[in-house]
Amino acid sequence: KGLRDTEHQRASPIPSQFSQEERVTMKESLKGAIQIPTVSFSPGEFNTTALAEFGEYIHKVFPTVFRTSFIQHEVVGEYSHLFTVQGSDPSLQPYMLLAHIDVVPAPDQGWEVPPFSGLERDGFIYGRGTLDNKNSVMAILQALELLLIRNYIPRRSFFIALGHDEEVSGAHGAQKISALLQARGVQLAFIVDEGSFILDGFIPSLKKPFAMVSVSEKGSLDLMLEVNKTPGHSSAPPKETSIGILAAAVSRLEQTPMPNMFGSGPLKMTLQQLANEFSFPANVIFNNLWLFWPLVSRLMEREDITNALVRTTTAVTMFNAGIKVNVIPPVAQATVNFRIHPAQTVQEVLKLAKDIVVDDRVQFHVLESFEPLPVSPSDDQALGYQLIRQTIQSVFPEINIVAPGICIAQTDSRHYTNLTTGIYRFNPLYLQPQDFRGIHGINERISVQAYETQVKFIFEFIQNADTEQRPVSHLHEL
Ligand SMILES: CCCCCCCC/C=C\CCCCCCCC(=O)N[C@@H](Cc1ccc(O)cc1)C(=O)O
Ligand SMILES: [Zn+2]
Ligand SMILES: [Zn+2]
Repeated sequence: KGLRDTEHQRASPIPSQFSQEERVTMKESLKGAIQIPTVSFSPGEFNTTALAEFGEYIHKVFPTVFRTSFIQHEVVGEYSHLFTVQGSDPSLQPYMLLAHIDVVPAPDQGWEVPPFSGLERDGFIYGRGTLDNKNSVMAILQALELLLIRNYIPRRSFFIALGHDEEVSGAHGAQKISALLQARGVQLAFIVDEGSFILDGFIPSLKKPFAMVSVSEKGSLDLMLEVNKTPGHSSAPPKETSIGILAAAVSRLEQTPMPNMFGSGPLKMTLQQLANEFSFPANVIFNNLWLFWPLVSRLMEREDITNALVRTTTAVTMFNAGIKVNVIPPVAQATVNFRIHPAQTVQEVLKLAKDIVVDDRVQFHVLESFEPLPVSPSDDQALGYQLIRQTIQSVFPEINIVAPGICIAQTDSRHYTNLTTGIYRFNPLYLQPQDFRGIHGINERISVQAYETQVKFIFEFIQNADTEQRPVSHLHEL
């Protein structure tokens, strides 16, 4: 299994070893990036001063990237960045590395150190964006900078796209870059983006970490529910106000989970590959899902994260109503964020939601929707997947299992489906449940060692991608 070397393979890869001085520089560069508060607040509302400063910052810390003749740099949508790295062999189809510069807001409360301080404590760099996703922005450019310093010339062309509004949907960054590349007739062999990790401790009976490369991602439906009633004096209230009617409707939605879709989608592949990693009797159960699927599907529902893998989730995220204590509220509005399982569609979820609410006093307004993404190939012929696998095996030799999976959130990669069928979401970092809580939460942090390893991974990955795409098929192995 894996990638077959060819006679044209680079004779000796550049070793992924960095001097003490380089290691200090790379961590200081990440800290500097965290200190620039590139916050996205809402669609179209960003900290533009910080985004502009970030553009200048990457020029300063990665000078070789910007002065290399075979690298073209373009600013797209004012603050996003597109790098075109021209390889020496035009017969090899290019690929693309994605990351995003923007971060979600981070109020100071609850943080051990201020969220935009980039302070180092006990071997960890703290701050908003250390995992989502300035680590990737900086590690990609850092790995390229280090390769260029070592006189590396790629054979396979590649793009680096750094969006500036992923956290508010990517309309001004990723969507524009995608349209630009499409207009240029670019087709990509594959894309690598954020969205999954080496997962440690997410499945209770699985003791060893495993690498999950997400080959699909959930869709979404933002649905606003609205109830209108005639306002009046609160001293003679109607039996139900707009608030009461709406509260009952959203409560029904919360109390009636969408159907469990266990068995459809990439999760089955994930569990089948993990089956032998469980100890007895879980290994027997996971090796015989045809028999035990009702049990496994119920077990998956128990925890929030694994529940998100088996169904479309329902999150009531906003509720606005009422104008004064003694006024019957004229209007009540609630927004529900559904994350759609790959085996369902936006229309199906909308119908299910209406069937659950069954109250014609409640109006439904679709604010935004996105279908789940198609499943990218993860077979022996899938170049992107096999390159990720090969690089994991080299950089993390202790990891036995690399399995395809599903991303429960959404990523900028969803805007690039016109350019490739191979979209892989993987960050080469260990992630434990408590780290997951730091993403969009408090005390987001990355260890210095993990960041160095991420740079090493990308440093090796870029070189591995220079292979003349010859993933080994089963037939050849016979
Ligand atoms: C059997 C295996 C167990 C698997 C356990 C899975 C653990 C979860 C691991 C990783 C997930 C981390 C995902 C990080 C990427 C986050 C990306 C993100 O936050 N995207 C936003 C994008 C967005 C969407 C809609 C909007 O209106 C604005 C932004 C998101 O909210 O999805
Ligand atoms: Zn992100
Ligand atoms: Zn995020």
